[in-house]
Amino acid sequence: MTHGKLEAGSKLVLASHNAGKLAEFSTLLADFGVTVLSAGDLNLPEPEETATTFAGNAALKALAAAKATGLPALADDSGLCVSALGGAPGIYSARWAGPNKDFPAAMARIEEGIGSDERDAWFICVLCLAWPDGTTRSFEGRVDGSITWPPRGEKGHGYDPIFTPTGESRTFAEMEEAEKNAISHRAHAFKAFKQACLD
Ligand SMILES: O=c1nc[nH]c2c1ncn2[C@H]1C[C@H](O)[C@@H](COP(=O)(O)OP(=O)(O)OP(=O)(O)O)O1
Ligand SMILES: [Mg+2]
Repeated sequence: MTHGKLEAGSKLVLASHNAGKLAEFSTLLADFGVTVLSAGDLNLPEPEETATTFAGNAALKALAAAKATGLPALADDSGLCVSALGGAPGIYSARWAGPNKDFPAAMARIEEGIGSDERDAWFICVLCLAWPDGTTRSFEGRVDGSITWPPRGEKGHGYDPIFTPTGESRTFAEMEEAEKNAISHRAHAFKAFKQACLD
């Protein structure tokens, strides 16, 4: 196992418990010969996200999974940043939805907080690949857009029904997964990860 590059046939742990992310990951990784195992399949615990940055939380999740399994692990820490809210919910995007993952309530909290014409927002994704020896590499992706109200669309996950990317009239939740995967924050981070880490 060389460090930095994943060879065809090698195993990769996806250190996420979010079904929506895992679906996007498997599509984004489909054309590469890695064998993917998810944190849920392996019964890995969900580490507490105690860092103060996306990069810090991505590294913490990837390292926990790599050390627990002895395999390279890829984590994603992501979130929605709203300009009128000073960048919130940001790294707290999952926590705003609470333990029951109540995204309708979290989306309403965003809309109530905006209270102006300033509707700019962006999604950030930091991917971290960690190796069992503690080596890490991180890649960031971003997509700019605006907050749409009321929410629209049934596809996607999380905050997708209120996010319309710049230059589009549809929200992420109104797009096919392949369309979102061509332009999303996760897609941009994946492109950099693939170039650096996949043979
Ligand atoms: O493409 C996206 N479309 C909609 N919403 C999104 C997206 N990407 C991140 N988000 C929001 C929802 C998610 O709950 C939070 C990430 O929080 P984050 O801690 O990274 O993920 P998580 O707790 O859901 O799963 P895990 O930590 O096991 O990977 O930001
Ligand atoms: Mg999380």
